[in-house]
Amino acid sequence: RPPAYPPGPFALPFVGNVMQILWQTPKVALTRYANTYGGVMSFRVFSQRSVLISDPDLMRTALADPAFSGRIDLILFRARDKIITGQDYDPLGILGTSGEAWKSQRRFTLRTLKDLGLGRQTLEPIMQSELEELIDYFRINEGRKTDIGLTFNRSIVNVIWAIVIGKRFSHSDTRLGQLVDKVNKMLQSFNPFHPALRFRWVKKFFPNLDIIVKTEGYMKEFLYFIEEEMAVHTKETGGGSDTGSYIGAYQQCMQEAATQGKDTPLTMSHLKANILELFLAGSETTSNTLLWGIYLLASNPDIQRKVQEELDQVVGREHTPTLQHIDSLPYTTATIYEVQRMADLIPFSVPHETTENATIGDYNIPKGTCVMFNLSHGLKGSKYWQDPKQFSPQHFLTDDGKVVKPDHFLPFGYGKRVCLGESMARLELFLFLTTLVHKFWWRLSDDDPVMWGKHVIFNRPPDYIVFPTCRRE
Ligand code: HEM
Repeated sequence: RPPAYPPGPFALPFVGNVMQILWQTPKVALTRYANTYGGVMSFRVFSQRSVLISDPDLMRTALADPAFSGRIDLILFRARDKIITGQDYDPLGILGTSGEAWKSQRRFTLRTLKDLGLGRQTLEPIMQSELEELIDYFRINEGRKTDIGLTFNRSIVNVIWAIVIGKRFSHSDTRLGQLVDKVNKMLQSFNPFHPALRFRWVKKFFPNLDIIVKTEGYMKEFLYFIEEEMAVHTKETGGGSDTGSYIGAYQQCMQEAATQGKDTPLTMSHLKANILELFLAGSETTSNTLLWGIYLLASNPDIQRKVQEELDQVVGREHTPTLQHIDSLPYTTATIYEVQRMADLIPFSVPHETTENATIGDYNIPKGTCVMFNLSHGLKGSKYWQDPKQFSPQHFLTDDGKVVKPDHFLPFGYGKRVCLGESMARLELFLFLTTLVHKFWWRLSDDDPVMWGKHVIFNRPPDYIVFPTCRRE
């Protein structure tokens, strides 16, 4: 142990604490570690030093510190990069890179999403088109048992597609179904705690391991899909670059740099990796939060009714919610925050790595340590909420009905690597949830059991069946 290193359990030679973590599931094991060893503790995954930060103040301090902004080497991303470039080590994209490569792709993507108007004006009509199809679908299913498992994925994947390539698929287009299926399968098989997706030597010794073959297979299929669609896009735009899409803006900057003979960090390989990551990071997260939202509101009819009353009063029964209403609906806003708190979607965020020797509180954290952030602790800890297990929008309301967002509520992370799609996701959650609750009454089926599954990185909602009923104007 290095001096002033955080406390932690005894680690076995070679494997470290990995058996405990995989045996109990990462969520159970890490929650137990945090409860036993406190706000900053350490453990080992094989030979890799790992630290878990649970104290929300220390979490914010570390997340704001550039020394904590690296990413651990995720084998899955390296496999993808090799498929794209044919090279063994050339890290691509945003989610799995550190240092300059990460900074340049993140900066470009953030700026472009902003320039494309993904504040509000451009995103709103894209979302409204998706909502029209969704509303038609639920109207057709009015009063019937409906499994909405992958319904939201289609809309959310389509929103990302519209931003990336500047057009949308109709919900009946089989290519949209294929895209949803590929993103879904890829994420289902992704487990950053599994040694096969963490350490290169596992693949060397066991190249045919099911998890490796499946994950890489899904990754390949998804990349081919992106390449094919990019080729169609280039043909349709005549090889020139349109500025109405992420691909267009990226290619335009590449062309400008080439014309001016300037070096640029923007390359076709990074572009492909970035697109894949926008889907990977942006679709299941938002779709699953919507699924949680409908589940929690259908399970809590009093809260659903209160949201509808506020919407009827502010928006009017004959109108549809728009992003203009976002600041005038405190109860609804508090309900959406509460959905995110209860969902606790990515309990331990995405693992970081220290890029230099660092300190947190009284502890030293050496360079190259994997650092995990216990977002779940701030969302569910009994120290921070009156009744953490209870779904209650009051958690985010003052006595006089104003919205409050406590510092320990960090569903999107915080600081240098805070979720790149946070503002987009917030607008999506607002518009989709308000419109769906304004237009329909949601009731859980009494005859079909709610089925909870076991999940590794995402806290998915249970499988459930609902009855949507139209609310007449
Ligand atoms: C409810 C929806 C969402 C939640 C809860 C969520 C949450 C998160 C979290 C916790 C992280 C990790 C932060 C860290 O490493 O410290 C993250 C990263 C990221 N998210 Fe999101 N996210 C959501 C939606 C989106 C959307 C819509 C997009 C884009 C289309 C997106 C793109 C990304 C990217 C690219 C990263 C990696 C950032 C980096 O490594 O610098 N996310 N997100």
